Amino acid sequence: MSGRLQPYATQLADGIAALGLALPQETIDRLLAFGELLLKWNKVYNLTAIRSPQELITHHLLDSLAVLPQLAAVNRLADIGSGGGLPGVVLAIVRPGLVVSSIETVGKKASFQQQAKIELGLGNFTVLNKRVEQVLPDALPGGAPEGVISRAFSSLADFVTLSGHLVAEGGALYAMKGVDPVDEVAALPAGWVLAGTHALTVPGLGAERHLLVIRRA
Ligand SMILES: C[S@@+](CC[C@H](N)C(=O)[O-])C[C@H]1O[C@@H](n2cnc3c(N)ncnc32)[C@H](O)[C@@H]1O
Repeated sequence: MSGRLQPYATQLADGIAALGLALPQETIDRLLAFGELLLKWNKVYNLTAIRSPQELITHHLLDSLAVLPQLAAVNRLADIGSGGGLPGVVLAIVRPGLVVSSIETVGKKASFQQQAKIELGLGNFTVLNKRVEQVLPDALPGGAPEGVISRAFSSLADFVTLSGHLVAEGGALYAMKGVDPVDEVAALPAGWVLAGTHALTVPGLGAERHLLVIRRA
């Protein structure tokens, strides 16, 4: 494989090891291939503000991978407001048994994800070009997912209000956040409670990351 990310392949492999994950080389190569697609098509599809290959590894690939241990019990996952496919495409690459539905309202971003699905051969990944509030659980492969995740999508209250109807009974919403958003937790709508806050360390990122788990009360 060659490309702009290749000089940083070791950084990705080291970061994956630092996260405590053991991934086959073939999977790491597919992560790099997805990163190359993001870099290649960013200008056309306006996918991310990040343009440097090194930051793409830390802020997109490793940041998405850092939530993996918390999703161990999830078999079907929906990613809301997924933009260029983050974290959904990354999670679909590393867990081929995870059924991932990605919901993105902007057509060109959804088109990019569809192209990435084809180029990377992601049979477990489906993209829906829709607003999440207009998606019914039955429209997702396998029905209501046990996990509904988002990164940089909205406030916790809006995430729950717009996406809560998708979560299977007993399932949870997972919000990827920077600094622990205590004010947003206090503003959660009635009927939903914080089930846990996990501080995450993303190798090489140098900023706070938290994963908040929200369940029905
Ligand atoms: C700041 S971007 C984050 C993208 C990606 N999750 C990431 O972390 O790089 C938020 C995305 O949410 C999408 N979005 C906003 N409202 C939405 C809605 N109601 N339903 C689905 N997607 C929505 C936007 O089009 C945008 O791509």
